[in-house]
Amino acid sequence: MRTNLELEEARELILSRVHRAASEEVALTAAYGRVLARDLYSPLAHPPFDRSPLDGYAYRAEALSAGPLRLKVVSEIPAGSWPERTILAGEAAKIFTGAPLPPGANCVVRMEDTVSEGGDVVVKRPVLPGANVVPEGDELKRGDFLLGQGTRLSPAAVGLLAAFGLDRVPVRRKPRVGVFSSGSELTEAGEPLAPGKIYNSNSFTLLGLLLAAGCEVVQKPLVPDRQAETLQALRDLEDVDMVVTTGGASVGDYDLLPRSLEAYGCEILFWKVRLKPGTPACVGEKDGRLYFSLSGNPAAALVTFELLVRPALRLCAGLADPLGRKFAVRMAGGFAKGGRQRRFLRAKAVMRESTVWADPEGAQGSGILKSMVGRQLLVDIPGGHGPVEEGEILEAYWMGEWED
Ligand SMILES: Nc1nc2c(c(=O)[nH]1)N[C@H]1C(S)=C(S)[C@@H](COP(=O)(O)OP(=O)(O)OC[C@H]3O[C@@H](n4cnc5c(N)ncnc54)[C@H](O)[C@@H]3O)O[C@H]1N2
Ligand code: MOO
Repeated sequence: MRTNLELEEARELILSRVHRAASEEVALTAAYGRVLARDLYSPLAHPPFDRSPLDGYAYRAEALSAGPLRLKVVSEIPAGSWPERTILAGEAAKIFTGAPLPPGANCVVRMEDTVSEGGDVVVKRPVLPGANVVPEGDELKRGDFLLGQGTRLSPAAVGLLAAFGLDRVPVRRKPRVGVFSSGSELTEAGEPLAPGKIYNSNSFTLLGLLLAAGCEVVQKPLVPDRQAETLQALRDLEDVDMVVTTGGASVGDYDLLPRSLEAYGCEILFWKVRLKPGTPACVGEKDGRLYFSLSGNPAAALVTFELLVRPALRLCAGLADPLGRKFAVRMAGGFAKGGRQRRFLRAKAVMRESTVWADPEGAQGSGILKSMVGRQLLVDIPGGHGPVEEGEILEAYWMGEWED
């Protein structure tokens, strides 16, 4: 079994085994946050006709006229109507924002620069030919590239698809992820706490992370530290793309996940990664499904979710770019315990002096969840780095989903 991998090696192995979710068609209203499954091209020109961006008068300008112009108003064109009447020299159409330009007209003067006099309009400040006309296809011509596969559909992207008349969209199926927490010490919130027990938090953290990442989650009840129940929980999760568990990942007699995954028939891709917190993470594969056994320590589970599980989810979801964004940060505080092991410090992103500062305030123990709350960064401290000084520049990952 491969063990003690570098994070980058571990990720490469994981990503080489991920299957992209199949595609399906959904209605636009169900498309928010979903990932496009294929490239889309514009089925029409937008706008579909030359239109006025102003309320005013459309007329035919030959060249810029020096003084005021008197024109005869021969028609009125509200938005949504279709003008048939050609505008000849010396004529104008009263036109409204969003309305099609009438044939013959080549410019629009805004209402404020005109005076209406009986059936005429006096244009106080004449405009050049072409002024205030949004040409047909100004945004996109028919057949132009609209959006690429792998795009997460933001509200603006869904609006764009609607603007092109697309009412159904090809998207990837949401990754379906099975989750359970393992540990005989665990009790669910709301139940009385017996001696030696603690409340389960990991299932809730994971559920939130997975939902926010656009997954469908199949949550199983707590599993005690017994192999029979662990195997049963794995068998109950065969209709998913991936399984994420926490607890029982380490070397103790009651740490049953790696050996249960093996007994279940998984190929173990690796066990243990050279990072802290979350060293004992184990990843297996069976029948195209990936199994992530993460440490039970709440902060360790969250950190390894970000570093190992999220890239796999992103690839499965069909996103163009699975790996996290790493960038330079300046440390707003020090960290005394720089050790032999590579470590990820959770830190708060603070914008100061046009720079992202990373504030690692709060205890960094792998069992401490409080210092993950309101934190956006995982600062990468290389193995053997020694104590981190305030003001030092290091690299960090942004936690959570990101879109370019
Ligand atoms: N002899 C060694 N002991 C340990 C090693 C080692 O290398 N040699 N590694 C340590 C490291 S590092 C970690 S991390 C932990 C990971 O252990 P497990 O993945 O087996 O996790 P558990 O022992 O099940 O739990 C650890 C800790 O977290 C609490 N926990 C578990 N599940 C939950 C949950 N769902 N919600 C809240 N808290 C949870 C659990 O009660 C433990 O306190 O192993 C070290 N040991
Ligand atoms: O790898 Mo563990 O999460 O540090 O204690």
